[in-house]
Amino acid sequence: MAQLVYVNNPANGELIHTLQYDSEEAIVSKVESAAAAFSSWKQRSAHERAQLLNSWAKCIRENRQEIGELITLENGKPLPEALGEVDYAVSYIDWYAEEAKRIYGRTVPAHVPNKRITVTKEPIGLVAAITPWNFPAAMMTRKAAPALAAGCTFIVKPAEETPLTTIRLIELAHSVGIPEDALQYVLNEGPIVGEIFTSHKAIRKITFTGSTPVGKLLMEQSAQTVKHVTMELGGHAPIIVAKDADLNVAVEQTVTAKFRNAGQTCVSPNRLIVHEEIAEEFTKLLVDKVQTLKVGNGFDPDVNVGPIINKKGFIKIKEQIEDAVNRGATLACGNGYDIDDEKGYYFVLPTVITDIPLDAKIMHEETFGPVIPVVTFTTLEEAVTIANDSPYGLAAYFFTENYKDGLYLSENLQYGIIGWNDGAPSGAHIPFGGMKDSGVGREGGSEGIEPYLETKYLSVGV
Ligand SMILES: NC(=O)c1ccc[n+]([C@@H]2O[C@H](COP(=O)([O-])OP(=O)(O)OC[C@H]3O[C@@H](n4cnc5c(N)ncnc54)[C@H](O)[C@@H]3O)[C@@H](O)[C@H]2O)c1
Ligand SMILES: O=C[C@H](O)CS(=O)(=O)O
Repeated sequence: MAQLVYVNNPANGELIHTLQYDSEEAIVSKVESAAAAFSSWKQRSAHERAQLLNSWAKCIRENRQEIGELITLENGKPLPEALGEVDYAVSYIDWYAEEAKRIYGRTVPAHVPNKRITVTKEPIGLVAAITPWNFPAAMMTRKAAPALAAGCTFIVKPAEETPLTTIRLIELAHSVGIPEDALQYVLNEGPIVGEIFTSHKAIRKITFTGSTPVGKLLMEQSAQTVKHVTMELGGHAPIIVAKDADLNVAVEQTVTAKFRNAGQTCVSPNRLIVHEEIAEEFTKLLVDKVQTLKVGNGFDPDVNVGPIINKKGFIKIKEQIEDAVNRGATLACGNGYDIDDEKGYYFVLPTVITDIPLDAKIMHEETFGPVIPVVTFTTLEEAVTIANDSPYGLAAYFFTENYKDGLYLSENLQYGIIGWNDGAPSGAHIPFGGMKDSGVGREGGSEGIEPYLETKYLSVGV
């Protein structure tokens, strides 16, 4: 009897839907049908693939409200954010529908007169993806769109917490003519699917978005069949607020970046590093703004911050707060929970922590919640040292009006994404990704289709 997966609403613990896991045999069968579909899908012209992607984007837009509500139901984020995620997810399809038509080769001047050399780009083959729950739409299309645009076929395992959005998006893709075998999903637990995906020879690439420990495991497992990998992993973003920063902009952008998705984003600020001379003024402005945020069910139009996805995530946040307090930190605001273990929902009040030592857990472990610690600095060099003291290198932010200081910071922060007076730097047209333990590869931008292509050259003797 196949195992059932229960999809619950994280805002109240209520059962939304019951799905049946695929058996391991069924997963292998789906992998093999997706591999078999590769030869016909790659034969489609780039313009036909682009047209199908544009039809998919149009269809998603026509169903924007339904998909947004599905995201809020299974992820918990406020509906306006969920609708924004639908728009963000579609923007990747829009972008790669165009990039499909710009996969260029080139000729290379021969080193001897009797040769002609051309370089071409070919689709890599069947791509297998594993995605997280925090952006169930965008993290899937950010992979499926470039893969299909390049001529690859694609199979994805969504997170157990949020399968419904991915299923619905793929149903819409099939409804506009993207072949069912070319774009598929499988349902089962991560370790089971990961083992099959990383070991099956028909899969040429693994693309993963999720935690760093799982990413490292998938990289190890993929080595046995020499698969290409793209890894979009954990983060621990610092925000540096310089002495000359526009404090209103800094507070506004910090709140935007920090409390989006209840802080459950990979680019969410995890540390505020503020110049000592403006720290008191900045922190007061920040606390005043944070205390206006309303926590609750994402369908409530007044709610700004939804629930934590599950008990595991809640416990990690609570432990980080308790560790900070045990080390003498001050809770400037927040530090409240609304939980019901029996029903299965977990809310954390937006929390600002001050007087915190640099070796506190929250200063080094990804929080993935609506909590932020504030530490101070004297010189920019000290701020950069604190900011770079992390195994992660995904996103970093800073606020200064000084051109030279901004250049210094942008050139010395070891992060793949830098926001300068900008708390929302992401976009489909920009290469998103990190350094160090934050992963390998980029998604979005012109760079984002390269991981789905093999480079080949032809040398002709004439
Ligand atoms: N860099 C990015 O773009 C990005 C985006 C979103 C989330 N994330 C990161 O993801 C993490 C939060 O998401 P999460 O808690 O769902 O991460 P997670 O790693 O626990 O799960 C992500 C996906 O991996 C699957 N999985 C879990 N264990 C697995 C295994 N052993 N083998 C194969 N698959 C497995 C899960 O089922 C899920 O589908 C955070 O660290 C966050 O920073 C990164
Ligand atoms: O959490 C991960 C997302 O990639 C963040 S963003 O919406 O792309 O900025």
